[in-house]
Amino acid sequence: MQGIDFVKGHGTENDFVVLPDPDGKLDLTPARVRALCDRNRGLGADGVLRVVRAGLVEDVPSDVDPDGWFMDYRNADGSVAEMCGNGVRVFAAYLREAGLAEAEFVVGTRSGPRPVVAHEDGHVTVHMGPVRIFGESTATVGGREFAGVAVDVGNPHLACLIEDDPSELDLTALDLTVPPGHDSVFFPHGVNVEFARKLAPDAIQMRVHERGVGETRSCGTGTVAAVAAMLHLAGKRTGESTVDIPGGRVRVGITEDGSTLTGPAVLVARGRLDPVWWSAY
Ligand SMILES: N[C@@H](CCC[C@H](N)C(=O)O)C(=O)O
Repeated sequence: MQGIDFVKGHGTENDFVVLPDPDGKLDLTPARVRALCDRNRGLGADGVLRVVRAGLVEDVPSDVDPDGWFMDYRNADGSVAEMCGNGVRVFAAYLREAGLAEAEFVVGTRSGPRPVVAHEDGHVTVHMGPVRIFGESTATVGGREFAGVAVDVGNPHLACLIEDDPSELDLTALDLTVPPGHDSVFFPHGVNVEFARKLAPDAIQMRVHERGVGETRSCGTGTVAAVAAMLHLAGKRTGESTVDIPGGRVRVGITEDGSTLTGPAVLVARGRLDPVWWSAY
């Protein structure tokens, strides 16, 4: 066995190991995902993006083209998630760089087809699909309860907006080294939790604790959820905002029937996994 090619990349410092697997031959077990993402015994990443033809994957939504590229996304803990906004941008950058896609194409995901536009400046716009507000709930951090809006961006989010109390404005003080408490009946499959505050009418700042990962430097679907929640609380259905996360800045647009996410996608390194290391997991 020759080893397995990989690419390492990030989108606003939400980092991924990209595994090209056009013929669907890789046996990507949860143990291998955990090892790859481990920052000591593996390459280190928030998640893995397997690049495979959609027709070779089970349980792909019926509206995804079987001949198109499919982003098989896994969280660092080995779990499967429906969608990853930063991941789609990195996935698109990989396909462009490999000469496998035009500047505009569609990425298949477990949440459905996601059209992308790769811009000359290295940014990528992803059409993130419809955003659905499905109620309100709370998150608990360090014994304090935060009200949040439940948002479905293909994956589940609880976006907590901290606006009114100046003593709560310091997002950096929140301890996200442990998962925020949440209502596991309301979110039976777990939840990504965002904490955001408004900087200006069209600018917010955000931190996130991701299901299956922990605190990350950015979460694309989370930024969309936070902007949708901010608009919802202001009684609006559409709008645009920048979102500053620890790893950089993205721009989010919410329309009547969809949403967009624009931000950078960076390919950092290419290499080959040692087959002995791979087979040990
Ligand atoms: N980082 C991602 C979201 C990845 C999936 C998430 N952790 C989940 O389990 O739903 C993004 O950029 O959207």
